[in-house]
Amino acid sequence: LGEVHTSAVTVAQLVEAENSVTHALQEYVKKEETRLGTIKQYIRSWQGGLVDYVHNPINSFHLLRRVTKEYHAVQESLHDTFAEAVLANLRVLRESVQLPVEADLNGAAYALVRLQHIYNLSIDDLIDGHIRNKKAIQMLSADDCLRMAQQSFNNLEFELSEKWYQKVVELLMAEQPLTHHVHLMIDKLVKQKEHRVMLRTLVTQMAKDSDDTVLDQFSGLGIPTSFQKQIYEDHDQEYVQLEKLDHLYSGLCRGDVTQPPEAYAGLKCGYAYSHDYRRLMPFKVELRWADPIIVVYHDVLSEAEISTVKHIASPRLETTMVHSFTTHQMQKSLARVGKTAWVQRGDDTTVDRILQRIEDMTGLTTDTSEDFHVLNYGIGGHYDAHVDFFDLQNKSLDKAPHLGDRLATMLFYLNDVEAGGSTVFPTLAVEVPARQGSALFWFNLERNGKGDYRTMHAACPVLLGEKWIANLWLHEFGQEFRWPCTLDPKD
Ligand SMILES: O=C(O)CCC(=O)C(=O)O
Ligand SMILES: [Fe+2]
Repeated sequence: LGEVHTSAVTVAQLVEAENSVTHALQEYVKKEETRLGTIKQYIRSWQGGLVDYVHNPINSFHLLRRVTKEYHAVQESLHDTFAEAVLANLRVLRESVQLPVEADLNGAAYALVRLQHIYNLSIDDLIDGHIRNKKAIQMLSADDCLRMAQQSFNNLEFELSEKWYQKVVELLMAEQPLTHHVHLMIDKLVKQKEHRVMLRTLVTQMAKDSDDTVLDQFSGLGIPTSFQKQIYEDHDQEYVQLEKLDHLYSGLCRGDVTQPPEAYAGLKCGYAYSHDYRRLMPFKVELRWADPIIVVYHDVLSEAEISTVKHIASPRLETTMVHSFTTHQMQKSLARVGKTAWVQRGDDTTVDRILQRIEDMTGLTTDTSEDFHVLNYGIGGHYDAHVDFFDLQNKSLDKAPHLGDRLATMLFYLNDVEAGGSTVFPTLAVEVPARQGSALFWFNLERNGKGDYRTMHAACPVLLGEKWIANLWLHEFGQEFRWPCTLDPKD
């Protein structure tokens, strides 16, 4: 898995480095042009047999000057290429940033395919470089499309992959002139289709035959729903469930699925006064769901606070890992594409102030919470549907999370996302747009401490722009009097 394409911060650093690289090359070209100018001038000024160099003393003088002094300059310029120095310079410039590798290019290609899928983008628009009202600097070539096709195939997105292969063939056929080489390529791609179909059948069958522990892993690894649906096609219940989830997730991300108006009945916006001084400056709260409680606080972080948090987090950003329930290890995953950093109490007074604010907002203690988990999502950055709790009552973890399960999540949005990037709760059909300074809060556990699977949520892929969030997971311990539990299994 590449580590550059996943985060807007790393890509921005790459842009800066590439600016310097291009500038250095420009300087190099200027020097080379001067150098070649000397040689060209030497060639141009030679008139050979047309001139009497032998009997005319001035011409004779010119000749001697030419073969001594001027030739010397040419010789110098043949020796003195600047390429070595430039190369060394470029190496330094490029080493100053984290360089993308092939895997990043593939990751970026797959991100495009995912965006195409979730946001219903047409292949032709993508090839032309159109996303919403934005135009890319270049169209996609047949070669680029081939990468999309191969990447989607590798990522088990078989149907989309075939569409891209089809496009590659179309683009190649339209090439003028249609060379022998291109003909061969088209033939090869068409013949390969059979193999692809075979491979696809084989892989699907293998997955169908594997046991549950393997299949369980799928949820955390970003295996596309289309593939999961194929595996479960004989299991009505799972199939319908997946189909529904997929439909709701992408529908909510696109804004095609919204809550029916009656779902809003009884939900309201208002001002919350938890502390006396908050009467002067109450929190703007919007209740988005009543059971389980999901609320959005508007304008709870200032621009200065946000910039401090980003400033602390930026140098600490690392490729996101997810916890695998099967191997109990942290692993890279296509299910969550972004970079994360931890920011803790004491890093800055701003952090402490925000923690205090969370206590004022929720009435819960942050003494037992985890550190702030800051996430920066880049191209296609997203997080597949998941729950935040560990479900301690049902799953035994080798290392039980300290201080109980994750009772509640407070998610701050640190910037506006140009397009995409909402947080969605598919089973409740709740979609919360990323708005700078607002915070999304919900309880992950039922009152009796059981994990509430209705809180399953996902981060829609970022379509345009980037996305920054800071999460705080509040744990059960310490909340006994603030959020008392019940022993009623139904509660
Ligand atoms: O980015 C989002 O909107 C959701 C992130 C999330 O669910 C998480 O980090 O657990
Ligand atoms: Fe989450």
